[in-house]
Amino acid sequence: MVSSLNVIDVSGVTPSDSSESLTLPLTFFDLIWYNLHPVERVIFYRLTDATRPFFDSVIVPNLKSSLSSSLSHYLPLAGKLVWDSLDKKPTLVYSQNDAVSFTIAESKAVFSLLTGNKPFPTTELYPLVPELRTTDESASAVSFQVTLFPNQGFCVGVAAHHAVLDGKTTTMFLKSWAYTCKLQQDQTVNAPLPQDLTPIYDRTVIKDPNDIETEVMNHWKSKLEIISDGNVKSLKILPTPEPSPDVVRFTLDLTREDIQTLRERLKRESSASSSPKELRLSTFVVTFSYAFTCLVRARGGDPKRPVGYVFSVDCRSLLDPPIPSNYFGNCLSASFNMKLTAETFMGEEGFLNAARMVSDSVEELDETVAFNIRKIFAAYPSLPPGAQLISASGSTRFGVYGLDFGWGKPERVAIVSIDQGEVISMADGRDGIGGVELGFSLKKHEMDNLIDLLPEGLKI
Ligand SMILES: CC(C)(COP(=O)(O)OP(=O)(O)OC[C@H]1O[C@@H](n2cnc3c(N)ncnc32)[C@H](O)[C@@H]1OP(=O)(O)O)[C@@H](O)C(=O)NCCC(=O)NCCSC(=O)CC(=O)O
Repeated sequence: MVSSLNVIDVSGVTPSDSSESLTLPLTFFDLIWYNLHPVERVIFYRLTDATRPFFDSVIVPNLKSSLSSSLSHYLPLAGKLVWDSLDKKPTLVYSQNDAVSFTIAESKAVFSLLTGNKPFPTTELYPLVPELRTTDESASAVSFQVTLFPNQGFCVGVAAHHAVLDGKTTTMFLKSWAYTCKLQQDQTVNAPLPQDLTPIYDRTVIKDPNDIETEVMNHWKSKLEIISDGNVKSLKILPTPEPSPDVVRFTLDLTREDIQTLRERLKRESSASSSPKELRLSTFVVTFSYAFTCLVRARGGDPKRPVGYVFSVDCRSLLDPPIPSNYFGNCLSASFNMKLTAETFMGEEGFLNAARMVSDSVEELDETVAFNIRKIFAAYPSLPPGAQLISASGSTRFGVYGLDFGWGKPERVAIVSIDQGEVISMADGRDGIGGVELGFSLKKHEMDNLIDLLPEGLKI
């Protein structure tokens, strides 16, 4: 049974300075996502002082007023996606008085269970995530929920429309909100927002000489003609299967030393193999390859069964000319390898095989990365039934544990939406010194297998 939640209030937060309206076109990078499930995060803060009176009189008012100030720099987040009947594609529009949905709640769940390293039912996280309003006609950009766990802490739940912002922009906004909230508590007023947290809205930096946009729109049109009763201009999120009730979540905290152990092992095995080759053993390559290998093994089954991987690539620094890192929106492509077989990763050399492939996938990335979108659209429909396609959400580059609203760094940051497929959530570790956090969401029996397997490779 899911722990009960008491919703205290649902209101709208408007930008504190909102004299203008704003229209932002979507680029092909945004349009890839316009009917897909939002990205949902819950950021937990341990605070034993968090009584209901303190929550009502200090935490909530501070979070609300700083959200309002931050939205003034991020007006499109208070707006919504709309699709004018004369337009070829949806647009992001902010009009005066538009507001972000802000829910306040109190939970009876056990904080330490949700933030610890033991598996727990995934459904426990759902009440902490706000709903993102989407209809045929419009879709909110973001929504927030703040939930109190009396005398244990509180959490900030975020639902973000992926056609509006990618992980880089989402974390940039959250950092600017946290920065403003902390300043307010320190009573430092009128400090300007640092440049790296100030969004750039210039859409002309995204070039599309090969008209990927038309291909993306045609892809969605053909899908929606079948799914959406022919309403190809619907902005409703496509339904996703309900995760089965026996799905549990588990977080693995890898220290910098753990990652070094895995790296050394790969170096040793690679140089002793028949085809020694220098690998790109970045933190991402090492940890994603390890998680991928363990997930394939945890599933077991027919060694000949099809498996594959796909991971997002932030194109900002790869494109020529590069896109500013504070560009607001999406600038993601993906790298993938979908025609693999489980047995490649089940044996002694499984981890090395995975690392070789992921290393090659990263090494070959260059300014043509945006064209991968085309290849991805072509590859998905050809996936054989029952294929285990493993992907990554989040990134080890986002610094989510730096999100200090004035009550210290998060105890845990969970990406709830990894339930929408076989997704590994990735974040840089809470320690801030090179660790990595991997989040998994699997059926209980498979998670039991995974939890047995994960520590094996970490032994020296
Ligand atoms: C393609 C990649 C995954 C490949 O990673 P690499 O193997 O090259 O590793 P990397 O580029 O992260 O880092 C390589 C080395 O460069 C340094 N380095 C470079 N840029 C850095 C940065 N911004 N922050 C921290 N370190 C950085 C590090 O020291 C690292 O060393 P060392 O490795 O030794 O530490 C990555 O480049 C990338 O694009 N990551 C971002 C993906 C992303 O945006 N995902 C979110 C999708 S949106 C989503 O999922 C939803 C959401 O999150 O809301």
